[in-house]
Amino acid sequence: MSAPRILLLGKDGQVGWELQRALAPLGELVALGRAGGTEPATGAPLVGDLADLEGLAATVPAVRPAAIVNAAAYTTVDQAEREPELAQRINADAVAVLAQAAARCGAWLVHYSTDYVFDGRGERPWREDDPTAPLSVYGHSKLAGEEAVRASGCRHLILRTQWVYGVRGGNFARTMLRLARERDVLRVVDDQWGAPTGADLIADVTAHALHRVLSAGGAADTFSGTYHLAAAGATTWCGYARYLVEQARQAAPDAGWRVQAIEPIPTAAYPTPARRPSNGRLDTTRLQTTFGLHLPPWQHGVARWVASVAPTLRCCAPTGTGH
Ligand SMILES: NC(=O)C1=CN([C@@H]2O[C@H](COP(=O)(O)OP(=O)(O)OC[C@H]3O[C@@H](n4cnc5c(N)ncnc54)[C@H](OP(=O)(O)O)[C@@H]3O)[C@@H](O)[C@H]2O)C=CC1
Ligand SMILES: Cc1cn([C@H]2C[C@H](O)[C@@H](COP(=O)(O)OP(=O)(O)O[C@H]3O[C@@H](C)C(=O)[C@@H](O)[C@H]3O)O2)c(=O)[nH]c1=O
Repeated sequence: MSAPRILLLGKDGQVGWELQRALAPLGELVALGRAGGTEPATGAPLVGDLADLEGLAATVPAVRPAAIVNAAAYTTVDQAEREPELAQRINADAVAVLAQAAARCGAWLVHYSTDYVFDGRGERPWREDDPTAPLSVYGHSKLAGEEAVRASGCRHLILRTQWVYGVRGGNFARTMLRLARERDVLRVVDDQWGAPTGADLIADVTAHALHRVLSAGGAADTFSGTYHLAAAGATTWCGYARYLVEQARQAAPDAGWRVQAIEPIPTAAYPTPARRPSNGRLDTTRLQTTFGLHLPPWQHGVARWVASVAPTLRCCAPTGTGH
C-alpha cells in the first residue's frame, strides 16, 4: 500500500512549522504556506491562502489527501476585534470549505481550536462537551470553524489547545523575554489561568493521533471528535512570565537583564480590545485516555524552549533603555 498523502496548511506558523517535522514520517507530506505550491505529481498549482475559498476548494481534490491538517489561522486576538470579517473568513469560512472538501473525498480533517471558545467562568478545567460562550471576535470565529467541521460530516480531530509558544513566530514568551531586557518592572495579569503549551508537543500529539486513526481501518470513525490538548498543570500569565524569566536568567545570565520585578495585576489593570477568559484550564482526560498519552507538566516544555532560545538571547542583548 502506498504511503498516505497528508495536506498541511499553515506550514510556516508556530504549530505548522513543528508539524512539518512531526508528520513527515507518516506519509507523503504536501505542505503549503500562504503562498501555495504545486502538486508534486502533476505540477498543478495549489492554493495555500485561506482567504481564497475557491482556490482552496479546488486544492483538496487536486491533492487527494488521506488527511488534511489545518494549522493556518487568524490568531491576532486584539486585532480581530477590528477585523471581524477577515477573522471569520479565515477561521470559519475557509474551514467550512476544507471540511466539505474533506467529506467529499473521504479525508480526515485535523483542525485546531482554542480555550477562548469558553467564557472562563469557574475554576474547573473545561471538558470538551461543556457549553461554549466566546468573549471575543477571535473566540467566536474559532467556534464557528469548529461548528463548520462538525456540520460537514467529515471525519475529524478538533484539537483545542492554548497559550502556544514555539521556535517560530511571535508569542507571549518572546514578548516577556524582550520586555525583561528593556524594562525594570513588568506588570502582568494574574487572574487568567491556562497552561503554556509547546508547538512541538502539539505537533507530536497530532502525529501520534493521526497515525492511530489512519491505521485503524474501519474502526477509525470512533476517534472522530473534539479533544483538549494542553500541557499539564495551570498557571497565570504572571506565573508564566516569572517562570520564563527565571529560567532565561539561569540559561543566559549575560543577556542584559534589566527587570527587577514582575508585578501581578488584575485583568482590569491591563485593558485590551478583546476580552479573555479568566479560567482557560482544559481537561485533557479524553485525549489522554483515547490515545494512550501522558501529557507533561507545562514547565518541562517551557524550560526546554528557553534553553533552545538562550543562545539568541546572549548574542542579541538589547543595549538601549527604551520603555
Ligand atoms: N497561538 C496560540 O496561542 C494558540 C493557537 N491556537 C490555534 O492553533 C492553530 C495554530 O496556531 P499557531 O501556530 O500558534 O498560529 P500562528 O499565528 O503561529 O500561525 C498561523 C499561520 O497561519 C497563517 N495564516 C494566516 N492567515 C492566513 C491565510 N489567509 N492563508 C494562509 N495562511 C494564513 C499565518 O501566516 P502569516 O504569518 O503570514 O500571517 C501563520 O503562518 C490555530 O488554529 C490557532 O487558532 C489555539 C490556541 C492557542
Ligand atoms: C504584553 C503583556 C500582556 N499582558 C496580558 C494581556 C493578556 O491578558 C495576556 C496574554 O496576552 P497575549 O496577547 O500575549 O496573548 P493572547 O494573544 O491572548 O494569547 C492567546 O492567543 C490565542 C491565539 C489563543 O488561542 C489563546 O489560547 C491564547 O494563547 O497577557 C500583560 O498582563 N502584561 C504584558 O506586558
